[in-house]
Amino acid sequence: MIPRALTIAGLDSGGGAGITADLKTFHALGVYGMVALTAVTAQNTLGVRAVQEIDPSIVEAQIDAVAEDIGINAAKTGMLSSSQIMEAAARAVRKWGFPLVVDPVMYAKSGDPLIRPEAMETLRRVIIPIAKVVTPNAPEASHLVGFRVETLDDAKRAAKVIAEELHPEIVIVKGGHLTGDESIDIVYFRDSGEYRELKALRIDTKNTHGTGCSFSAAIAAGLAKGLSPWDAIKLAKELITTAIKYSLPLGHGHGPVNPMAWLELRAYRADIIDELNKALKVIEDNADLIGNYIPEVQSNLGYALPALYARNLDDVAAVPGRIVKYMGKAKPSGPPTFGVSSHVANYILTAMKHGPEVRSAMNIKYDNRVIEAARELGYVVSGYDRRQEPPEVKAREGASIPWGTEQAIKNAGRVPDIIYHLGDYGKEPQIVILGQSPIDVVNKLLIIVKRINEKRF
Ligand SMILES: Nc1ncnc2c1ncn2[C@@H]1O[C@H](COP(=O)(O)OP(=O)(O)OP(=O)(O)O)[C@@H](O)[C@H]1O
Ligand SMILES: Cc1ncc(CO)c(N)n1
Repeated sequence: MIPRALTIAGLDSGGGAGITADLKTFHALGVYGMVALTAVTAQNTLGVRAVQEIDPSIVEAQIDAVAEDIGINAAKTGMLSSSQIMEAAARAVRKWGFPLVVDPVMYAKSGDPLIRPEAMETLRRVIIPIAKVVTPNAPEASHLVGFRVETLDDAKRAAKVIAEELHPEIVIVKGGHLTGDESIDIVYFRDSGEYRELKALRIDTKNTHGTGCSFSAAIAAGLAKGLSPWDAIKLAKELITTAIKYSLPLGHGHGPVNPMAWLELRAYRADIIDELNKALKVIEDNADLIGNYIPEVQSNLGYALPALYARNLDDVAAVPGRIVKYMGKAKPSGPPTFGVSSHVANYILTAMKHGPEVRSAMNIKYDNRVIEAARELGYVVSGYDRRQEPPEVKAREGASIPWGTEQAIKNAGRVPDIIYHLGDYGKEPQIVILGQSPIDVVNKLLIIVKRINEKRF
């Protein structure tokens, strides 16, 4: 049976935090998500404009409805703005007995309050004591303990105070608001008195709207799946780090984190291997035709992750051992794999900076007939001259192809279908066919090759 998790939280109309972040996170981790809505906020990446609380009896009724029928393996709370909503949620949690992760939400990233001042005491007295895990950020921890939390030592002290005074099983004081090269969260286990740390490199971005929501939802998802609390917490740290790394530059303030990155990266990687395999099959079906166009350095066909995810050579798949010429025929020498080609990958990554949809490329032997036929067919063809490569570019390992690709794009005024260069001392001339997918690239190659062959007769 699919694990089921519930979020008891508010709606962020901007889609970055609150229940939308929670549902994305649950589903990214393979957990069925349910909602008990506590408030509607009119909110975007810049701030909160208006709040409408849900009647506390309706909050409780939502929890009862799903618990009775569907079943709840674990839950989290987010925005609980009033004492009455907190009391209602706590009643339902005690009634059904599921493990609870409490994100003690007080302010949005914009600084706008999401809790009534008079409810702060209820959060301490009623909600945090029923938590298995509570996840304050540094300012929230400061409010709970009454001293400033600005260093890791403060965070450690605060975690222990919260555990001992308010009695949740595990306290995580999050490090997103602290400084340093790493974002370090302090985890404190009340019963054993043990501290552990969660560390990740701090990512330089302002798009961190919804980090706390996704992090606590991921812990709840892990618990719903039956993981131990520590395994659920480690999984949540991995998910949130990925979600921040691939956060979305939307709106004019703090853009949303991207919990779907967890799923999308895996899905796109599998899809890219499938699409490359399909195109390699077409190459094998036309091995005779294409064999004539394999250069001395051999060919390769690469395909990159979508622009949001394509950061470096590891994000481009190609054929390990390249596409070789064997007995006159084109032959892929191994199954497509990520991170195995720097040559075509460099063409693709540079082209994507100017045309993000151009995610695939194949290099072939230089042949003037290819250039002519491509031009006749209406393809955009652009070249660069390797002899004009500045010495400082030549000196930098791996800089030649990006430089040449930039030149060719500048010369064409757009990302061309074909880029060529005529070589240099010790460098074979080369043609690179670019396209949106490997099939697109191989089709262009076949159309050109067939055109050349037709002209011979
Ligand atoms: N820039 C960053 N780079 C890496 N990790 C980060 C960064 N910012 C936050 N984190 C991590 O994200 C998680 C959430 O922490 P954070 O302190 O941002 O929560 P929050 O302030 O409650 O978020 P929000 O209020 O937006 O929901 C923690 O694991 C934290 O270490
Ligand atoms: C609805 C809602 N819940 C939580 C947060 C905390 O980020 C937010 N900004 N909005």
